[in-house]
Amino acid sequence: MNGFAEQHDRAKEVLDPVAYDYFAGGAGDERALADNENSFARLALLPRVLRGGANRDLAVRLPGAPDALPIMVAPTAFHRLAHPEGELATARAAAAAGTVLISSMASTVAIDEVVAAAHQVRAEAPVWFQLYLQPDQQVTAALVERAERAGCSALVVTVDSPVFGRHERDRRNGFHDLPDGYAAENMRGLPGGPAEDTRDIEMSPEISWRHVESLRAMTRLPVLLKGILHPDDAHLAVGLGVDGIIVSNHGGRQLDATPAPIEVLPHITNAVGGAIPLLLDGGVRRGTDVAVALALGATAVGVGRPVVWGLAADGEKGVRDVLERLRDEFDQALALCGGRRCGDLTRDLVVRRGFGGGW
Ligand SMILES: Cc1cc2nc3c(=O)[nH]c(=O)nc-3n(C[C@H](O)[C@H](O)[C@H](O)COP(=O)(O)O)c2cc1C
Ligand SMILES: O=C(O)C(=O)c1ccccc1
Repeated sequence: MNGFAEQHDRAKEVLDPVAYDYFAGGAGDERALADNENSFARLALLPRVLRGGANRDLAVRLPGAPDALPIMVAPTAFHRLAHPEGELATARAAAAAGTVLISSMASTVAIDEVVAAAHQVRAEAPVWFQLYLQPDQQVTAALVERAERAGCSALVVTVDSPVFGRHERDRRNGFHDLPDGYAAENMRGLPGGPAEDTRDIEMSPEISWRHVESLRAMTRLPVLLKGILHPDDAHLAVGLGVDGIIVSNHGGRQLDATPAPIEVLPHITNAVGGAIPLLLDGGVRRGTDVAVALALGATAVGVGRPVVWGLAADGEKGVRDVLERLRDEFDQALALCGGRRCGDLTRDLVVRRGFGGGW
């Protein structure tokens, strides 16, 4: 375990073991999960010196977040299983730390309450809504409208889940759904759903690029696609006019045979050629990991499990501690690389560990 070991260990102590396994686990043999965390340790930074930059500025421009930190909260489900305040605590902490929150469609607090909690702390704090496109487009449209009305400033469509991943820990534990007393609150009152209860989130292999096109016609919000690993898909996404891509293997929870996102990022950067912002998540645990990702072409990174560990360990304060520590570490890493702005982190600063400058 890199970084945040203390939060992880505390979370493991306080969480119900079945909930802990849900948050911690990956698919199959958890190869992708392990590789995500190890991947950054295989890379190293070649710092530049004496560049004379004071007054660092960490801001980056993102769709629906014109003045953001390059560190964001990746969408993770079921926060009330980690802490009684659930996503309300996460939203307040993200707003306080100045990071964009990507709120999961499978949140245990409704999106309008999540956004309201963030905006109570900071009126302009950006919240993006993560969406699984539903086979019934009327359901998708209703979810989009809910996110718009709540005040979300972008949509993140997760495209790596035509079927649900094979979470072996959950199978062993018999964890297949939220326990009694918890619900996926965004799924209430949707077309064709039960009157008093929530509709199930459907993951469907019939979802295609056509559904993404229809989504574009449903909303004026920026649309980002999350879970792209193949450069040809990145190319298709640009052609369709999406506003950003999140390079991700879903924290190793979907296809276990995937490489670590940081390994494929340079290929995606080449394919996209700066046309749209690239984001990355998976295994980011240190400010230096953020610096490596930015140097290889990302505009920002998402953080998944460490946020959940902070939430379980100490609620809103725990999440804020995690995000602020990453921000401070990144600021320091930028300075140590001789950078003043995120754009100063360029590809020539990254080498493979044990391989020097590639001579
Ligand atoms: C417990 C858990 C729940 C998740 N739920 C969602 C989700 O609802 N929607 C989604 O797009 N990604 C989901 N993800 C994936 C994350 O957004 C992200 O891709 C991943 O966690 C990043 O890796 P990291 O945990 O190593 O930082 C989930 C991840 C975890 C660990
Ligand atoms: O657990 C997950 O990774 C995830 O993406 C998800 C999706 C739908 C419902 C709950 C979790």
